[in-house]
Amino acid sequence: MATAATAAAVPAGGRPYRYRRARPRCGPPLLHRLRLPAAAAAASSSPLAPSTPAPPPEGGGRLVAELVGAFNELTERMGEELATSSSSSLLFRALKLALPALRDADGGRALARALAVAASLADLQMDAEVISAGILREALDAGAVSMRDVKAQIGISTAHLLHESLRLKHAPSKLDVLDDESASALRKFCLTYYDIRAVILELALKLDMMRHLDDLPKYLQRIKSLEVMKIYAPLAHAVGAGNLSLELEDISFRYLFPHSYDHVDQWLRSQESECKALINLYMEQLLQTLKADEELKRIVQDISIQGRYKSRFSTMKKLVKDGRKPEDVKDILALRVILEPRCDGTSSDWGPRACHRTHEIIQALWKEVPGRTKDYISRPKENGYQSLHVAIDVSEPGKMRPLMEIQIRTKEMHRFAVGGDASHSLYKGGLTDPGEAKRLKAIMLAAAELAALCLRDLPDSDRGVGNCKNPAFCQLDKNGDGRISIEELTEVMEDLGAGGEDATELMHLLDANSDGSLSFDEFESFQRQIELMRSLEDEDDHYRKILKEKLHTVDSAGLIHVYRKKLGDKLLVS
Ligand SMILES: Nc1nc2c(ncn2[C@@H]2O[C@H](COP(=O)(O)OP(=O)(O)OP(=O)(O)O)[C@@H](O)[C@H]2O)c(=O)[nH]1
Ligand SMILES: Nc1ncnc2c1ncn2[C@@H]1O[C@H](COP(=O)(O)OP(=O)(O)OP(=O)(O)O)[C@@H](O)[C@H]1O
Ligand SMILES: [Ca+2]
Ligand SMILES: [Ca+2]
Repeated sequence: MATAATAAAVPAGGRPYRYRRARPRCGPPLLHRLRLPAAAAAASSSPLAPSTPAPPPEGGGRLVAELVGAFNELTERMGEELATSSSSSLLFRALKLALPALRDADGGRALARALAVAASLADLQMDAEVISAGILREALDAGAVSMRDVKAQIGISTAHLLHESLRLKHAPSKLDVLDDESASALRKFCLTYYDIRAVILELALKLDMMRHLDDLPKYLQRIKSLEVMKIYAPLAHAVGAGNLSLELEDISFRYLFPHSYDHVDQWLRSQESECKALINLYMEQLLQTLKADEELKRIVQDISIQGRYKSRFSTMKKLVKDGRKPEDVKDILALRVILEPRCDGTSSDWGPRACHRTHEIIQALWKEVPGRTKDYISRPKENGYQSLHVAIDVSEPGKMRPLMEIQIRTKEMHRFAVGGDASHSLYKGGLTDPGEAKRLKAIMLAAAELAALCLRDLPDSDRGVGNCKNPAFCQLDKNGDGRISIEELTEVMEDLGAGGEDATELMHLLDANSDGSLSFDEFESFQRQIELMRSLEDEDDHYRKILKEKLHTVDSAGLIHVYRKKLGDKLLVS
């Protein structure tokens, strides 16, 4: 077998955006700060005892550090294919416009929100125009920039996307009652009359809003959750943004049905880390066993395995659908094997044969639950869906566990299950007409292709992405002479609303050989410093979450209550 793809990690959700709020513009002047040695980037291996780096630059320098940090993170998330130099330039301009406009809005939270939305969009592999619109929408909402600024400084097509997303924002107000029928009509309307990329932008904004719903009054929490459950989560399914739709559903489920949510959440949470670890383990074990099989080696050229732990809302739906018991839900843990048959054309049934051989290997490896197997390969569903489903009992003596579903299919069958007549958008997104799903897909592809065309690099451009080892450096080195001059640094500072003095200070701090400009290496050590700072902030966040959970456990274990009760008894007695 030539290749064997690696198994996807669990959970499948996106990385959290690691942007932190800017510090206030104060503190000692930049020149008085210590220079950070490049070696400090290789921080101490003990997370609680990091080496003591120099404090980050303040004022305009801090803004440049934030600009470069955010830019690097977003282009990294976008991946090489999307981060062309035209895309980089667009994103850099959007960040330059948004950063100073947003850093003081809503106590710095507006900027954090804008960057989190941009990160979700980059994870969804949206192009730079959509990501830039995501950053700027927050600035527009805050009144910190105008549509005219966007048109002039960023471009007409980003302005168009923003205009569409603002129209969409108000779409639910067209309905008097949010019943199933009108919600379905509105979803259809959104998909037919709005730019599909604006729909995705709106979905990312909704996800961010839902993640911060605690900040809103209770009645608004419910209204927003209902809108999301009825309109936006199915819309996300319909446009194929699977992870986004699952998170949207789970959060709205929590606010709409808090008691039911608690039950499901407690049950899933109590075994979540163990099950996720098992999923990862089984994925690896199965992949190795399949790769070692002689028959599969002969007929299959690639194998990949995906894994997932079921979401709260999807579990609840299964439980209430036909009153089944939790132990009868067969896909709490789930694997999906995707096989690519060799294409030397000798046999047309290598695909089905490979799936059935995989089934035999699984039967030898684990305990299949009798009577729960569905062979949609031998007998495809009416909509054409093909896949072989098995339920596996992963319990051990004295240790009951939920069932694990394994779906086995070829790459072609998978493509059909994701995008064809049996597509997930039909299966989950509430679209009932296969033609409609196809049209939607065509619109999405056309929009993406058009954007890709606009953002492509010109072939004669010597600053194309292939020639740019470091996109952030290339954005700052405007004349492309391989150095960032004081004029170039001043220009970006001025765009960010800081003065030339700050540029001189930053240059002094970073210009290690004092030749008055920043070389590639000098800039890279600045970037390492930024990375180090961001990773420390990440760790702080991580520890804060662990501590919050630990301290909460103490509370729910009753210690605090016992103490209070004792105190209460004492007070009663005295
Ligand atoms: N894309 C797509 N996926 C499907 C379709 N039908 C089934 N699936 C997938 O296969 C899984 C299991 O489907 P079945 O084996 O038919 O099971 P079921 O009858 O729905 O039974 P339960 O999962 O126990 O409710 C579903 O949860 C989906 O992940 C389809 O038409 N399209
Ligand atoms: N066996 C599986 N292995 C890996 N991923 C799966 C598996 N089954 C479903 N998924 C994926 O997990 C996500 C959510 O699945 P979920 O269980 O909520 O829905 P579903 O399986 O599509 O439908 P149903 O509600 O009928 O179970 C979807 O992206 C789906 O493609
Ligand atoms: Ca230069
Ligand atoms: Ca220098």
